[in-house]
Amino acid sequence: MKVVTGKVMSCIDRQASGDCAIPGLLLMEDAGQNAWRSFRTLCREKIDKESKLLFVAGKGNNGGDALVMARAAFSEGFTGAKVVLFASENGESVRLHTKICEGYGLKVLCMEGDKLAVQAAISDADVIFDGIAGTGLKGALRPMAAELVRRINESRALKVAVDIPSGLGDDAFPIAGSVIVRADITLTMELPKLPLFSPEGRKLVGRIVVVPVGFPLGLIAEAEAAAEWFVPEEVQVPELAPWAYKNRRGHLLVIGGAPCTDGAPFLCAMSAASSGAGLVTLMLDDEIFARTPPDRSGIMIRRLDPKFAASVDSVVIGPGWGRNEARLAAFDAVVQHAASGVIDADGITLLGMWLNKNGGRLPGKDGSTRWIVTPHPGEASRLAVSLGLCRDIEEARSMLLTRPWELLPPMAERCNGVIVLKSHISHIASPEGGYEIVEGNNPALGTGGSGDVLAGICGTMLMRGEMAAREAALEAVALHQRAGKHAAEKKGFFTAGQLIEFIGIESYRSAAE
Ligand SMILES: NC(=O)C1=CN([C@@H]2O[C@H](COP(=O)(O)OP(=O)(O)OC[C@H]3O[C@@H](n4cnc5c(N)ncnc54)[C@H](O)[C@@H]3O)[C@@H](O)[C@H]2O)[C@@H](O)CC1
Ligand SMILES: Nc1ncnc2c1ncn2[C@@H]1O[C@H](COP(=O)(O)OP(=O)(O)O)[C@@H](O)[C@H]1O
Ligand SMILES: [K+]
Repeated sequence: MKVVTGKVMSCIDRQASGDCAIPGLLLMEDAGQNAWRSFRTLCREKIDKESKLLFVAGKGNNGGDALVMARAAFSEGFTGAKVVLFASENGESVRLHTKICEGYGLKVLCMEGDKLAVQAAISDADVIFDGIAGTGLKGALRPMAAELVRRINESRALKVAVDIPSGLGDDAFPIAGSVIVRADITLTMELPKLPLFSPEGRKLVGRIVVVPVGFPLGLIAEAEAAAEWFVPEEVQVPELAPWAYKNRRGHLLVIGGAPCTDGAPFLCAMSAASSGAGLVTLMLDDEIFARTPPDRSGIMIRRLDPKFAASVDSVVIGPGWGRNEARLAAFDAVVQHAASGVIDADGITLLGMWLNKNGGRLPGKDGSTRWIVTPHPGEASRLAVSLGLCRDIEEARSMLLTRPWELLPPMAERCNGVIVLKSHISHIASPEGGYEIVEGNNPALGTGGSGDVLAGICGTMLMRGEMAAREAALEAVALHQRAGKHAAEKKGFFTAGQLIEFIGIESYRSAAE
């Protein structure tokens, strides 16, 4: 689904009411009514007519949406519903809808005049609908609004953000330390907004429900996308022909492992085989090679020889590999010989050193990259600093957690590789443009070695048909998340080794369907 910035959404709003002559109040009516209906469908079991619903409205149209919802709830028989106005001086839509709400018989409190009554209503509420500010927010919330949000966050109520949790917005202010509504559910209008999806933002948003508003379809189709958002189930892995023999499923070379960290490349290799690679060779240092038993369930094991990268379809380089000058030389040889590859873990630090030393970029083919780089936020921060994209680790980390869309595209461009920022929500940026976000939010998948498993899947996907590196990364991330869900359903928490079985099931299910 298309994701837009708040600014683009405001522009759609203006075009709808300008060029398309749709009165703003009409759109607001649909937005509020549909948001109430979506909430009712989602929470049918959680609330009844006795529930104490509190609708909090700021001065702008976000407040207007909340007031339409309040009236819809009241009309349906939720007669205990109350409204809290943030200010006594309000915009036009809030003034009008407040009058209408009063006309219907809803109790309306105002923060400016009735602070104690407002506080009591907040503590008493079962559900609080947050319409303090939406896409019209400028900077971080000012002190009065911040105080109201603090009280809402302290309450025991289910918190439902209207459009976007108040306090979260397009503007570049630090999320950490700012006061922002911590929502359980976000009812976002028409198209999801970009700030909902940063790794920090996603923690504050809860379940995302997209509410249809009824904007003209042409406006929505033409709106500039900031990203595409996927739930893992939506992403399809290309089918494999029933007659596909091992040589058609590709030969992957995994290079990694150092004394004490030799588990990582094995996990990666096993994961590659389970996600559908036809042949997997694992390349190890002499020392590890010497003490490794010859048979590892069908994985071929060789001594380190970077030139062998030319004999396979793709490589994964870096899991548990360590980093030093000798590794850098081997890295250079692999990059020169490989047709395509995945750079993970220690390989990412080596990539930063290699790019700085060579001043070049990863080799592409026919103008497209054939490389995927899979950092977690720590590795991505170090890469950003070593590429000179950020002053220091702190700046890089803050950008990656709150505005990764500003940092990952230049990083992808500088490396000439698809960057997968791994997290509870994964972001994928490509040098050819394009930005994808994949839902995660499964703590069971945050298990030691889970990233090594993902690297193996990425390697397999790079060998699958004519897929571009960007598609391969998207499909690998989605498959990893689907397998993680399936594993959690069956086992609860699990190890990376146990996850591999589910990679096999999910991969086979989607490729053979
Ligand atoms: N056509 C329409 O009217 C539609 C409006 N929609 C709603 O309208 C919202 C956008 O409305 P607006 O553009 O009026 O803006 P908002 O209502 O999102 O926010 C503006 C209000 O927040 C206050 N504010 C701004 N920065 C602040 C800060 N730093 N601290 C404290 N208060 C601050 C302003 O005083 C202003 O009253 C969307 O989020 C959405 O909820 C959508 O539902 C779609 C239809
Ligand atoms: N809460 C979570 N929800 C979904 N996926 C997660 C979560 N936490 C971590 N992950 C995934 O687990 C993997 C962890 O990778 P990484 O940090 O490299 O771990 P390791 O170094 O142990 O392999 C990433 O793919 C990440 O997206
Ligand atoms: K809001």
